[in-house]
Amino acid sequence: MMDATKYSVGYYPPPVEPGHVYEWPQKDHIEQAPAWCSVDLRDGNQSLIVPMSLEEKLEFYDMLVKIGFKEIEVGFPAASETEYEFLRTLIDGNRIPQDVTVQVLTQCRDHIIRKTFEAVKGAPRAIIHFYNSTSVAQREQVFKKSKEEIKKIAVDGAKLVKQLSEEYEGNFLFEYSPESFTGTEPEYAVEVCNAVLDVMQPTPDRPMIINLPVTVEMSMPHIYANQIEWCSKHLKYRDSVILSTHPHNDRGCGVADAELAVLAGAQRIECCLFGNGERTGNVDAITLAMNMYSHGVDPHLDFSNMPAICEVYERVTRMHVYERTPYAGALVFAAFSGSHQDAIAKGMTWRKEKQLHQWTCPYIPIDPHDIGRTYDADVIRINSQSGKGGIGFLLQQNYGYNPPPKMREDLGYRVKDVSDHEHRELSVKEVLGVFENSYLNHTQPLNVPDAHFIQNSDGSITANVVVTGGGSTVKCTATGNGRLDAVATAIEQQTGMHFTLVHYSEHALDSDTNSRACSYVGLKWASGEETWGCGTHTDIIVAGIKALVSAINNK
Ligand SMILES: CC(=O)SCCNC(=O)CCNC(=O)[C@H](O)C(C)(C)COP(=O)(O)OP(=O)(O)OC[C@H]1O[C@@H](n2cnc3c(N)ncnc32)[C@H](O)[C@@H]1OP(=O)(O)O
Ligand SMILES: CC(C)C(=O)C(=O)O
Ligand SMILES: [Mg+2]
Repeated sequence: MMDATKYSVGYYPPPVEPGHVYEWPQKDHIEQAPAWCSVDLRDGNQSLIVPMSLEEKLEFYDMLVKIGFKEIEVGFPAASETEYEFLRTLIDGNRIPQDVTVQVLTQCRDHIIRKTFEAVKGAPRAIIHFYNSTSVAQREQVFKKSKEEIKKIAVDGAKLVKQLSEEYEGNFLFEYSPESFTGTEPEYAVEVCNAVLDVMQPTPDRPMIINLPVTVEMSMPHIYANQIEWCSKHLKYRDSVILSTHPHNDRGCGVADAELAVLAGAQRIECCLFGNGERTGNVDAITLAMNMYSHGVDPHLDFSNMPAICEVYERVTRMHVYERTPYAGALVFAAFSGSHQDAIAKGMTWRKEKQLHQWTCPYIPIDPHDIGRTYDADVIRINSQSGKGGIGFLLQQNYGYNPPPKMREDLGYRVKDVSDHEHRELSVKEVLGVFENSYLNHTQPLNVPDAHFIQNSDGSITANVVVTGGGSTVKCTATGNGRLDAVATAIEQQTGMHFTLVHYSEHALDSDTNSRACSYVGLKWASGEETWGCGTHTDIIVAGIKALVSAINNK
């Protein structure tokens, strides 16, 4: 049974005077990319049902380097043999590029710190990331220690890290996290961080990272932003501190936490691809980077081949990229619904006609091509919710057919009908099939296999046509004010049918010199019914006759 009285707001707002005005809400967007640190191989890995093998971690690592991460937390070397070996493979195998710094995580415990230095020795550059929990809950329930005693864990850890960094060979940088920061009083978190900073003595040339993690998301994002701004202003050595954020996603606001934290002074984000990570995950690197990108800010991370990134991620982590994951999910650019498809199709056409550089297409926040997705497979998808706009767009984009609006409507209903009855999505090829079966070059039951024309002195045209149907072939003649009109009249006279030609249009179908003409004919019958036909042929007159015959055969 749910019982809300079990819960209360469990976060700690900064100790500000009543009426205090925070600065970050004045900013409305992120102006430049932060420093990114991938924690996929550590936080992401520690949360998997089966952690990655050494080979899988190597493949993932190579992908992170390719994407452009310059800082990568590669593991918790004291955790397991695989973690340790992975780090040694990177270092001994010279797999750390010049511009990439690997990061390792350790608790503030003597033997774990020592094991970490063993694992990382000889690294061209490595960030030693040490942490201990500072939250009220952990102080009381896990460590059963006072504030002073908890601070001492951090300070002792910092002293050992500093000492070993001088003893071991390697180029070491440092990061400290007051873990469970969001459950910690901000003034106490700052007190502990400042005590660590006093030990590490960072300088502007050799700054230290202070990471204020959303270990568990406990508040709305603006509260976290307030905490970040307040801490940023109260940390010592501020010009020698890189302020980092590490949001988890318990309340589903990890992205908002990170974005608002950057507005509030965070300079670095620890994140995972596809929001993998402990429990509901770490903040999603892809959403953050692509959100900036969609505002015109270069994130300095390259997601131009998203399908390949999804493939590697799913294979090595055994996780699944949810279809609605922002930017990366299989369905995030898909429009099934008619009015969306119509607007997208019109937006695409607008963009093409006006040769726009700026992306303004309705419903689609970024150009899918930018991240390796295609319009055909990813954007307009056909089912029973679709409409003429999208269906017509697909037909035109893929096969060059540009039927008139009323014929598109007719086609739209035919396509929806198939999808509705079969309860499934239709492929573009199947849409073409419906179009062809419905309208194209129908020669049954009636056909006009031959036609010759004479231009009369009054401008009218006389057609001598051969009409087949019902097992007979007859020759007949009629005059009209154009070729098609003359053929239509001949057919009417021969068959006794009565219709009015309400639409005729044509366009070239192929772009080469052997281009075929494509004609569309709409007929209105005495009953009020309208039928449509399409004809294609290298001869435009023949194409028109085929369209007319098809429209008649559709009665
Ligand atoms: C929020 C985060 O993601 S933090 C990162 C968490 N990641 C991981 O834990 C993955 C890797 N961890 C491991 O493989 C193991 O936990 C190890 C190897 C680090 C440690 O293993 P063990 O010592 O066998 O067990 P365990 O983790 O349960 O140790 C708990 C002890 O560490 C203490 N401890 C936990 N974190 C810290 C810390 N940051 N600093 C100091 N002590 C700590 C606990 O208070 C507890 O102390 P106790 O033995 O006096 O009760
Ligand atoms: C180790 C720390 C930074 C962590 O993963 C967290 O607090 O979530
Ligand atoms: Mg974490």
